[in-house]
Amino acid sequence: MATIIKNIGLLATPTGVIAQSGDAQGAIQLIPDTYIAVKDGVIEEVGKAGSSRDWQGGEADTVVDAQGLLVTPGLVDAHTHLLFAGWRQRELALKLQGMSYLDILAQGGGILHTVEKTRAASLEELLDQGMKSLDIMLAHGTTTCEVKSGYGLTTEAELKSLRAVRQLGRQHVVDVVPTFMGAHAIPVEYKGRSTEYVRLLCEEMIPLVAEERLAEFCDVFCETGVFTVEESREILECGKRCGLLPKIHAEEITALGGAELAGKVRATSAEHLIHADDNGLDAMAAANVIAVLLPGTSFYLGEAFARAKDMIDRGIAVAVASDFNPGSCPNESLQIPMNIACLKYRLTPEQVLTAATLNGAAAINRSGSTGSIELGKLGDIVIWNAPDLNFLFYHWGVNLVKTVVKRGKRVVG
Ligand SMILES: N=CN[C@@H](CCC(=O)O)C(=O)O
Ligand SMILES: [Zn+2]
Repeated sequence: MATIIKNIGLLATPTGVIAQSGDAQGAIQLIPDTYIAVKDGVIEEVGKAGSSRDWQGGEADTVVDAQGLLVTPGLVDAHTHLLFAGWRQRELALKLQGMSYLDILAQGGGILHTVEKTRAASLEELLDQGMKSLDIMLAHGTTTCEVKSGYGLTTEAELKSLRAVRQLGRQHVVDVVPTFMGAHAIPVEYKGRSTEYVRLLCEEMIPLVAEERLAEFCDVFCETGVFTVEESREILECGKRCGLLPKIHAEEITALGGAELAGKVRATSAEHLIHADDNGLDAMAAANVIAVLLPGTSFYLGEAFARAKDMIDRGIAVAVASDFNPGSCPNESLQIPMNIACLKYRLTPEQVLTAATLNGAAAINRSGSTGSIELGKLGDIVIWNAPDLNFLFYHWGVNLVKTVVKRGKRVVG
């Protein structure tokens, strides 16, 4: 099965199989007038010395004409909470009245509202909702995404959620990477008894998740009123012993020390980092922790924006993800966070492209197989209704995807 994408006006891609940081984050490859050949789902050829954008080769099952437009790798969304029942539009009015995200949570709303609905939903209902969100993501250019559990918060409901995530990965064309996040909130029945809930996580949930191979990562919401730094450490260390790589929601709303903990437990990534201080960033840089930044959430919560430029200057690889969830960022498109990253973090289009492709892939352990357009990687490719990379960051708020090719197959447009 061969697919040719011909007549590419400009191919923009980061390169490599590991996360890029410092100057390398913005040093992407820009190839004008070229074509890509994908065979059996894998990139086999990217133009040829002296060749034109019009492919001159032999047999192909499918020829996709890029019409002189911009082509990039498929987007990799390294942070989503897409598996849930229980949208929270009713909280919009509370937000507008000035109620904070953590206050809504403390009163049993927020994540806990979604938990109530998710517990009551069947696996099939969760799967159905998840498939719809993945369809939207794909239509907006995402070809690989991470999905966290964390709206179940009982052994049964967390296993149900992760089994639904596994089903999603089998049924949907988007590649899905599962993360266990039983430590997303303290469930109501454990209010004031977090130590007991941490014990349940460590003694029951994590071992069962690992035994059934339902997740690759273990994530914790390290936040005031949720899990302390010590509790987070205990959960992440337990996950590590069971073979789950650590991730951590750190310094999202308050500065607690989660970034430093990420360095200490050698987490694959730390997420949010809005209030990360120098100590935290130094610890992350020393341990090669990837910063997964979520600018859509800063925007939606009215929070500050993370110090993305500073992180890159310190040698921390920065990824940008959607954080799609029903509360702090109800939006599946990665394009809008990319736009915000450019305009609010003041990252260059080149740095953001790396953040939303190769570095996102590295944050979920997939940078060996996707995240850039290079020989041997998956044929995950987006053709944009844009003549060049700047246009993607300039014409914002609309879906600029023209065509998505996943593993060599045209799946959108
Ligand atoms: N902060 C914790 N988790 C999500 C929000 C989940 C929710 O509000 O439902 C986040 O990353 O923003
Ligand atoms: Zn999150």
